[in-house]
Amino acid sequence: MPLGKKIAFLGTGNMAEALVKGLLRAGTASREEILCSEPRAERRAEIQARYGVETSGDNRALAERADIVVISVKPQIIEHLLVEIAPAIDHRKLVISIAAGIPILAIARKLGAGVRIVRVMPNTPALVGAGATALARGAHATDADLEQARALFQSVGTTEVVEEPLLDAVTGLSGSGPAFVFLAIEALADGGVKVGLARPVAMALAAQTVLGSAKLVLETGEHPGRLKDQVTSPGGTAIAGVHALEVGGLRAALIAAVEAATRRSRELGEKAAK
Ligand SMILES: NC(=O)C1=CN([C@@H]2O[C@H](COP(=O)(O)OP(=O)(O)OC[C@H]3O[C@@H](n4cnc5c(N)ncnc54)[C@H](O)[C@@H]3O)[C@@H](O)[C@H]2O)C=CC1
Ligand SMILES: O=C(O)[C@@H]1CCC=N1
Repeated sequence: MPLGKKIAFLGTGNMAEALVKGLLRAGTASREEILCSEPRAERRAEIQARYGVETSGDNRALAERADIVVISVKPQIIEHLLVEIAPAIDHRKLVISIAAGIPILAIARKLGAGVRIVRVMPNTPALVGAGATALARGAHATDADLEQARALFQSVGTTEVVEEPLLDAVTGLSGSGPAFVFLAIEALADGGVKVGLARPVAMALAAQTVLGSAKLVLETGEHPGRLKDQVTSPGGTAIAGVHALEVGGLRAALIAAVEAATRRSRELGEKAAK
């Protein structure tokens, strides 16, 4: 459903592009309603050519014209950006930050009292309408603001509302998780190649196996352990592979990956709070 709002993305890198493409694909915003700021001229040209949206190198000018301002620069440069756009932001605009680790308070401190902020952690599968996003509301954001932000991200995947302190954990799991899963898909395909499959066949089978297994979990609501039991016949092939994964420490490695990414998100936040 169209939101009917002008949305400015400040910083048009990987994540902003995933959202722009996803929003256009879903019809949540039209080309005329999306504004993208980006300092690199070649990147502006690329975004303009791909999506037909307006691009500019002027963060403040785009923020002034938008109803919803999405802060999508790297956490390391957010402070500079906030100082730059502060004069263009007042309580009439909704500010959505997708920056990993950066607390709402640190943003509010730079943008001014009373600013309506929703902090969000999306992920790149939003590009194909299969994102997983969690949102947390700032003190001055209204229920309607949260709903509007939620509608925006719901149009490119699923959404969960959490308390702000849990967003670091979300960043560790679903924000960073696609990287872990891509590694797994690549490795599964490597396994296929090792046992004789052509690379394109191995890649297609590996990716579809991950997609299908995730769908089975979501659509049946079954515990993944039970679904795993359905694949492992006594003395069969799957249990031989599962044993190899347990010896290799797959579970511990995945738990440690989520924990390490969560820790890093907290570190980024602590730096911003100083
Ligand atoms: N990539 C991902 O999977 C996810 C990223 N995020 C968050 O999204 C934000 C952006 O991440 P990515 O898109 O991966 O990074 P990126 O590096 O691809 O994009 C950042 C963009 O900001 C531009 N930029 C640099 N200085 C700027 C300035 N002063 N004003 C405006 N734009 C400027 C860069 O040229 C670049 O195109 C980060 O805060 C990250 O934590 C959140 C969820 C997932
Ligand atoms: O690596 C990062 O900082 C971003 C945040 C979540 C996923 N990628």
